Amino acid sequence: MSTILDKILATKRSEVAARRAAPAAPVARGEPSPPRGFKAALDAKVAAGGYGLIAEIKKASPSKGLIRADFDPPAHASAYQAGGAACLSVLTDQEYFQGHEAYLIAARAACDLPVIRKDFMVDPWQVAESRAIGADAILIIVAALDDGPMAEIEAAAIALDMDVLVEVHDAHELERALRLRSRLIGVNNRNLKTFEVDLQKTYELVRRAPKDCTFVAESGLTSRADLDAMAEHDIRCFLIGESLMRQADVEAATRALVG
Ligand SMILES: O=P(O)(O)OC[C@@H](O)[C@@H](O)c1c[nH]c2ccccc12
Repeated sequence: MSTILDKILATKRSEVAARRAAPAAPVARGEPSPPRGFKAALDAKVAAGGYGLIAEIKKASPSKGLIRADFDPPAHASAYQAGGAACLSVLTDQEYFQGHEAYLIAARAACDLPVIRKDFMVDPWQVAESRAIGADAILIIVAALDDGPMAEIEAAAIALDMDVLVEVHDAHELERALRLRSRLIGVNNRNLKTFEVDLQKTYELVRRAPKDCTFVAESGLTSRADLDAMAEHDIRCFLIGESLMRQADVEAATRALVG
């Protein structure tokens, strides 16, 4: 059975092939500003006794459809920063998430936070493109890649001084992730096959991760109580999109979570 992830990856491969063939793609060229430390920003919040929040700029998703009608990346970026987020995540996939590179460029210009490009990496070429639009970090989804290409994509990011968030769903993927160099690991509580969210997954996997890893719980988190429950298990970094994007006052909602 083909899953949503299989579908997204197939679309992404043909998209990348088309972009590579047409270097005049609508991507801002020129010198991007130097990378802002993404993992360092999370670690600094935690060292100061707080939570490291990666706040996501997300217009829509395959499971929820349109999430925010008055979508405004620069306004959301400055609200997230003012509310106490450590980092931003910006969806750039167009086909399934209604994202765009232009949203990342505009969001990053509107704040001082490090930004991860949230997209589906299938080719090291996309890493250079990500840096060219200003991204400070990329996402590697272990379920989407074999070990060889996964290591190549990571190496391309490290060569550009970018951080890599390595996303896993189970113990086997975590083992594969730990053979990479990055020590920034995310557990996606959302099953990409069924879209179901199970926060228990994070609790299970954090016990198997070495202590020197920065560990991020991703998806389905909605309240301060969710974060405090995770903190009992020593998890202090979070990636949150939908529940923040649905609030009228994004800054106040961010502050209520991590302020
Ligand atoms: O909107 P939520 O439930 O707070 O989840 C955010 C983030 O974890 C989710 O958008 C995400 C995690 N990994 C991904 C990979 C691709 C696309 C999206 C994602």
